[in-house]
Amino acid sequence: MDSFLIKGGKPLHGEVAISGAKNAALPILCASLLTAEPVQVHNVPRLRDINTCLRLLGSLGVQCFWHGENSLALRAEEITEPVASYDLVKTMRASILVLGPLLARFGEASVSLPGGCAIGQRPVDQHIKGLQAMGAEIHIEKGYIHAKAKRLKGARIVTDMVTVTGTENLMMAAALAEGTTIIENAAREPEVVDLGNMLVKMGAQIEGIGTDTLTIHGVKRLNGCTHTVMPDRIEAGTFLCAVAACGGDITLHNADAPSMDATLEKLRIAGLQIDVDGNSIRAIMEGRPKAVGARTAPFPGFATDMQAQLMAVNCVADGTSIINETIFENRFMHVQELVRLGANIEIEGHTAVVKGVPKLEGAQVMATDLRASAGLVIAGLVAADETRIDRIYHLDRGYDRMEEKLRKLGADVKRVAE
Ligand SMILES: CC(=O)N[C@H]1[C@@H](OP(=O)(O)OP(=O)(O)OC[C@H]2O[C@@H](n3ccc(=O)[nH]c3=O)[C@H](O)[C@@H]2O)O[C@H](CO)[C@@H](O)[C@@H]1O
Ligand SMILES: C=C(OP(=O)(O)O)C(=O)O
Repeated sequence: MDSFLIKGGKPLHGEVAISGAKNAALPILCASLLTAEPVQVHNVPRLRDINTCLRLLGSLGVQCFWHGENSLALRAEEITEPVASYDLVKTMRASILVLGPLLARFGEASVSLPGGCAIGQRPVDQHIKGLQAMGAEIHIEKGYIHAKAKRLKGARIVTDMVTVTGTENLMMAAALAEGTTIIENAAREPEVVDLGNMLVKMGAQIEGIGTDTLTIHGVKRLNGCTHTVMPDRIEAGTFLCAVAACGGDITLHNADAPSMDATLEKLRIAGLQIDVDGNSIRAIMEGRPKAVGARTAPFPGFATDMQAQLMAVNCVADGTSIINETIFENRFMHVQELVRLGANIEIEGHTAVVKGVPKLEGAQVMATDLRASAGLVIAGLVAADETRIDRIYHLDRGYDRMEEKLRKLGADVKRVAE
């Protein structure tokens, strides 16, 4: 298991390129199961979850080849067995995204039930409810979801809450169903839009992409396509939080500012000067950030995946902020670790009250989940001396060579074996 050693206290200067979005790439790779024709995907980030997804697709019989650094050729001409095993699902919850496509194209699927994880219980009842409404017979046995349907049928589905992968699974299933499916209360996240756009290239008939009502007229078969994954708005937001906390002047290339409005607005309030020029974002920070509160919400609200990073900025801000986590019941695991670095944070239920302190001090801390790790990296970059972050494998799940990119910005970050 690797750790990061960070010698903090330095402003950040320089330029980095943002990678493709993990949370767009994962459903997009799973969508290759919907067609027997070749699918080309560009701007795929190199990270652990993508490798897990390729292992999963490979285990189903999908041919997957890298060509060049960030492009993948996929072909699901036939599959061996429509089973997503516990071993793969337990390391990546997004494995549930094969359920809809497998069922829609091959008429059956068995997917290990994703358990909870560090941030919450994360049930998948809405995925199941939607597929049942489309006529699937589903039973759960020995920890697996077993689903069968000769051909799924269009249905009207209203999800109980906004669910990102739930919407994606149902949208993919509905693309090959017989008749029209209406998904109400659909997620509007940019990654859902990216998947929707790819499905349309494959011949799917989808109306309302980017709204909370998706109308999908099912077709008999889908074709192959070429698609470029959108830039990662969470990775870009993480670098912006880092410069807001440490000070400096950085430029992000290949970024997608329109998908980042909520984050940009918060960071502007914190005092970050942000200039957007096409796909580039320049961010300049002078002096200490100002405290800025946030309440997480589905898109276009402030993303739960940015909460830990914004909290790290608030730890060293001038003033007190209130951060409210409304999406996941246990997404404050980073708080105890930030406190070890000298932060002043109190939690009451789903609310954290962060009293900014002028400086943090390096210490040994432990990463508990993906974005918690990113929050700790930001805190480590600000802290006066050395911070050691253990269990950095959480970070590797969703950040493409983060330490290399930070070093390009002048940070002193080393990866060491634990
Ligand atoms: C791979 C991927 O894209 N992951 C993202 C996705 O996760 P994911 O798709 O798993 O998150 P959801 O949007 O489904 O979860 C939202 C809320 O709904 C609940 N829920 C969801 C489905 C369900 O069937 N039943 C249920 O109760 C969840 O427990 C959670 O409280 O969206 C989250 C919320 O933006 C992000 O933090 C994750 O980074
Ligand atoms: C929580 C996240 O991912 P996942 O849904 O894959 O756990 C995330 O990307 O922050």
